[in-house]
Amino acid sequence: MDICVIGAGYVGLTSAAVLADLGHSVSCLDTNREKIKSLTSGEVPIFEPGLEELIRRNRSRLTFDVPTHERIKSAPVILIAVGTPSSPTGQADLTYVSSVIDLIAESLTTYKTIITKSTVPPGTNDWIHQTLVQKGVDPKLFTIVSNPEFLREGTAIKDMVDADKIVVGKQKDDQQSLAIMEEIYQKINAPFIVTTLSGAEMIKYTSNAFLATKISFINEIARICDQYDVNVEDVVKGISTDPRISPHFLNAGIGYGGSCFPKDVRSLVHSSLKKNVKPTLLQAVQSVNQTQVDLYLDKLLTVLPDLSGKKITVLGIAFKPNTDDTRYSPAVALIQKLSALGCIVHSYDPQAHLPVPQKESVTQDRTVQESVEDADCVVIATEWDEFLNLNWQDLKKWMNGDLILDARNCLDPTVIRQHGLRYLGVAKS
Ligand SMILES: NC(=O)c1ccc[n+]([C@@H]2O[C@H](COP(=O)([O-])OP(=O)(O)OC[C@H]3O[C@@H](n4cnc5c(N)ncnc54)[C@H](O)[C@@H]3O)[C@@H](O)[C@H]2O)c1
Ligand SMILES: O=c1ccn([C@@H]2O[C@H](COP(=O)(O)OP(=O)(O)O[C@H]3O[C@H](CO)[C@@H](O)[C@H](O)[C@H]3O)[C@@H](O)[C@H]2O)c(=O)[nH]1
Repeated sequence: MDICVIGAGYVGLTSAAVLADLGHSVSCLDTNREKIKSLTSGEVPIFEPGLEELIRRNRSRLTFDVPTHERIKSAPVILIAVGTPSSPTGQADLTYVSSVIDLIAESLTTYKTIITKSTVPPGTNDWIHQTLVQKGVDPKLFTIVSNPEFLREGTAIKDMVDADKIVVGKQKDDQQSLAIMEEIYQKINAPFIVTTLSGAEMIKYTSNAFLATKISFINEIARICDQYDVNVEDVVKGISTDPRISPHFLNAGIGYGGSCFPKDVRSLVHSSLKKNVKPTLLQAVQSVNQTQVDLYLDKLLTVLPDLSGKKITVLGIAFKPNTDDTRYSPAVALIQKLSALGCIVHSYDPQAHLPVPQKESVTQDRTVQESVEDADCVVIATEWDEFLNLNWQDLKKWMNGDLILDARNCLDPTVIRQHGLRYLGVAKS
């Protein structure tokens, strides 16, 4: 099948590569000319494990281009995967989706299945339908399908190929698109969850909101555990044998970040308020998460009360391991706060780059050794394997001080102490 994927970001590029690998002929379009240039020359502009190889392997079925009417016209299936960032009010900014719809409206001459993979608020796909009709497009020429994506950065390909479900939201009178969706995903062994357009939109937001709730829940429990000298990991171990709870997404730490949870919870809160439903729980989830970085800073201040002039090394810049994405990264927020407190901040990440303008007090180094040299404290802000497997003996030698702040609850305090270092964590000692 010929598929046109619009947007070559984490989702668009992964979708394009996976769909090509499933045997489809895919053109992947992006307005970012630099991105298209590097993709055309064989380079992958983001770090996502396995993606470069998957694209290389399927190069004969993949083309990259800027959006054009011709490209849209030539594919019977259009898959929208552009960004839907947060606007200042928390509402999802649909500017990019809107400009794609404008382009599609100008290019619709033969029947198209228009699939929205971008995460959009409830009602958006109905709005897309109405917009196309208002722009004079014959409703017989297209069908809108909502097909939200559930991949995680760092494991994007596996998540898409081994999906636990394929959510398909369709219009009531739509008799055609389910068969098309089944053909697209024929080789993926996952159950189809078929619902309405808004039903699919809500499934996506509910999934992210629930996972974010689990994280804020355990982070709040960790705050209580910390006061009673209880190890939160023991608590998680104790509750997670119950299959109703499960052990997943209960890692306490510096909080959730990334391009999805913060913006999608905000957007759901906005959608809720718009309909006069008070999102009490979702607001609490946000409130816990927004104060996690300060919680760890306060913890640090209990041991180093005067941070001014201290060299603090933050290991990890990305919002989680195995990605170069720094959007809403708690590590970046921590770096900014430490810098504002007058610390000399050094940081290192195996893939990510500091998005903040390099101030004199913030340096990104090229190796762990360079970064921790003479540090008074080392903070683990992203649990990359490289940091879990550090040689603590060497680290102790390189540092000036002896303090390790485990902001991801990912280290073994006994091992840290065995090497003559001090371990600091929340609900872990
Ligand atoms: N990143 C994830 O893990 C993830 C997972 C599931 C769903 N989502 C959702 O998928 C969508 C895309 O997310 P992402 O992380 O891939 O975003 P991204 O920012 O990495 O990529 C978006 C791409 O769209 C391009 N673009 C913008 N306007 C365009 C236009 N008019 N025509 C063509 N290209 C255009 C941008 O240049 C950019 O390359 C969002 O709605 C997001 O919420 C993301
Ligand atoms: O127990 C946990 C699990 C995660 N996190 C943090 O939560 C954030 C998000 O992590 P993760 O969900 O692994 O990454 P994403 O790539 O943002 O994926 C989420 O967001 C995507 C975009 O919508 C969805 O498709 C995925 O299903 C959903 O997991 C990161 O900062 C993690 O460090 C924790 O603090 N504790």
